[in-house]
Amino acid sequence: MRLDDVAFRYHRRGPWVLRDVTLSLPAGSVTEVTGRNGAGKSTLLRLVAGLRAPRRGSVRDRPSRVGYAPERFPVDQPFTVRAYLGHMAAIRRVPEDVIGTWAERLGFEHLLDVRLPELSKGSAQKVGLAQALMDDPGLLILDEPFAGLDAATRDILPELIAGRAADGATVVISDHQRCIEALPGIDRLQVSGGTVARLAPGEDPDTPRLTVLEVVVPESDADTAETKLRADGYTVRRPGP
Ligand SMILES: Nc1ncnc2c1ncn2[C@@H]1O[C@H](COP(=O)(O)OP(=O)(O)OP(=O)(O)O)[C@@H](O)[C@H]1O
Repeated sequence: MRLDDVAFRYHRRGPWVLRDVTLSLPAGSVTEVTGRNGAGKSTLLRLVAGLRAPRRGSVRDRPSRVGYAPERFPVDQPFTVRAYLGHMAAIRRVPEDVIGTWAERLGFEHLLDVRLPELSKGSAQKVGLAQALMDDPGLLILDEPFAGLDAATRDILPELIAGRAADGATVVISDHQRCIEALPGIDRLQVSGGTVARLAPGEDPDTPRLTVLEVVVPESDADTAETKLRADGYTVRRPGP
């Protein structure tokens, strides 16, 4: 799927959250979205999922089956886990036995008859993941899926994600905790200053890129200038005689 020149703001006169976003998200790829708090990661994921429409630009070729797990699973619904997932399975026309399969895989079988508002944060997160994954979506979007998960589930999630991509799905994930960074072949995007940039493999968004600047000073000031620059944390190389 593609985003072309997408711009978005929540309110007509509000600040632009994202601008000039042009991206391709190929089938079979896993894309990690990074960026500081409030940068616009969740907003980008909502646009990709189709939960928000761009104010400008276009989103094309979105797969028809979309699985989306929000950052915070909305637990304020008066259903048991079984009833909620049963409802989601019916909407998506998948057999009800997928509920048991996912409950077992994600380790929440013992919670199927618990009401959603009574779930812990991590267990609610698992239910959110189960509903996103249950019909093998062609587009899987997970917003901070690792937050609050126990170690056992954290360990199997990268495998599940890689499995969806291997089946040809497009997978987009925001992941503060950098749990999927190690997946081979992952694409990485950084949201910053309202725009989205692709990160080179191995590039650390928290480490600024370096450049070389030549500074010309009178020879008699060279030692003072070097001392000042070093004191400011810059690396100084003096040419040989
Ligand atoms: N429903 C909303 N209505 C108005 N503004 C919103 C709404 N949701 C988010 N915003 C604003 O949009 C900007 C981007 O928020 P967003 O949640 O996309 O960031 P984020 O990168 O996912 O942050 P975090 O890492 O904290 O989850 C922020 O300034 C936020 O206040």
